[in-house]
Amino acid sequence: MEKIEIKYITKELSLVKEKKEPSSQNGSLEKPDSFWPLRGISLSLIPGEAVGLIGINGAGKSMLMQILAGRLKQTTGFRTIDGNVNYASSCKGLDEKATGLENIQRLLEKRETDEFKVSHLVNGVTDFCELGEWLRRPVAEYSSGLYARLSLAIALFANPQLVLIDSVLNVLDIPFSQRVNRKIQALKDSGVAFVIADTNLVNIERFCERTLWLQFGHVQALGPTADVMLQFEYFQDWIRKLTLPEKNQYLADRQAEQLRFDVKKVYEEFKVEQFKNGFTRKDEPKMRRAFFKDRGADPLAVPHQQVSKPQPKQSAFQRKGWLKLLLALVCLIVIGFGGYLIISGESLTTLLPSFKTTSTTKHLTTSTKNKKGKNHHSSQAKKVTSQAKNSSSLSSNSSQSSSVSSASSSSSSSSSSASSSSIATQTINVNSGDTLEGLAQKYATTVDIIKQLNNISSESDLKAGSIIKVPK
Ligand SMILES: Nc1ncnc2c1ncn2[C@@H]1O[C@H](COP(=O)(O)OP(=O)(O)OP(=O)(O)O)[C@@H](O)[C@H]1O
Repeated sequence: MEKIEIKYITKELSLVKEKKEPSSQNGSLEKPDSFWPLRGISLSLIPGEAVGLIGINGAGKSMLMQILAGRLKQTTGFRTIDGNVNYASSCKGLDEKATGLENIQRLLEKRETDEFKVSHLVNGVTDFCELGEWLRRPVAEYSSGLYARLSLAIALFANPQLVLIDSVLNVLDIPFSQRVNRKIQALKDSGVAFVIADTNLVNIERFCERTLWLQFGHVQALGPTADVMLQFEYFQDWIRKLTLPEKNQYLADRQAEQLRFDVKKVYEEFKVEQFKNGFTRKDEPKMRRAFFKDRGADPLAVPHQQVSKPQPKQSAFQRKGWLKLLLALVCLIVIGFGGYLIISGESLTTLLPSFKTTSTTKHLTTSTKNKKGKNHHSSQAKKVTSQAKNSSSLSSNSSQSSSVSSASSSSSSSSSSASSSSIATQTINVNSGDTLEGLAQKYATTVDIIKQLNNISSESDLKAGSIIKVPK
């Protein structure tokens, strides 16, 4: 969607110096040498919308229109309008030395490059304005009504995106007004936007969805036309009832405000908006230049200048958070698994079938030596840890040894006995109620080793009163 927007518009004008102006040397206050007919105007329109511009004489309507048209440069602020802006007035904008027809041709050639389309538009304008032979006369000879007809006809036909109608409608005769009204409505329906300034409020009420009431160069009200009109009528009633001295005092006070206006206030508003959109103090020289010097398109309205809002810095914890979480998870699994083995008293040898006998037997011997006076559970836990540590080196000795656990399940009996025969043993009496599991725990060994040492295959072979071998 094409943009139609002005923001923070001000205009400063130099005052003509009076001849007998009191100097600051004789004690009187120095007078400002400029005044501000416009003081911070912002307005945006959507396609097909019409906005009315109202205000008492000298409020700044015409000046604002000329800034919108790009005919006058604002002192501060931005004008962002992407398409054609056509300006219609009853006294400005046409070349007065040229004829009506020459004005039509020149202005349409600026808008359209195709010759055929230009001649088509020229015919449209000449038919619409019905100026007859006046079209061959210099515009300088036109009445304000004839001037308004020509200016308005060109503005409505020259491919506009925005049409500015500056106090034109109130000077037209009724038959021409009716044709103009129909044309304006048709253009609005096709998406053309309008700003209409007029002293006849009926003309504004007819077309404008919103109205801006300009009062001594600032926005007194901007909103739905009916609401703003009501406020404006109250004001007009109020001022009509003032006595002449009261009225003069009121006008003098308002004009004094225009003389002593501080443009920095408008700049501060602009800065607040910039900061809200991610600019920082570092950008201030750029902001100042855009606002006071360049005065082109609003920096925030230009898509490629969209400001990337500063991202909050990620802390080192946030950056490495996922890694820490993963490590914590791995630790928890290891601890939990170890804990489970300790509690269940299960040997890692049953879980790691590739453990080799040589290393395991060495370990078992050491364990057995240390078993006296020690808690069996802690002994088992040490075994598990130690076996886990040795698991990788154990696997490399596979040619010389076989796994204790696999010996019980898959290896030949000769290799099993060879393994178990290398364990230092002692003999014990089996008591009533003894189980393989219980004996394995008591002598810090495994059920499988006891089975191998005694050549038994199940619990039922363990008879009370019999003598069996267990590791020392
Ligand atoms: N060329 C100029 N030099 C000095 N002051 C100017 C000039 N043009 C306009 N002004 C002043 O700027 C202010 C705004 O004028 P502007 O013509 O925009 O008012 P307006 O609202 O269109 O008034 P009106 O309804 O009488 O046409 C007025 O105070 C006017 O005196």
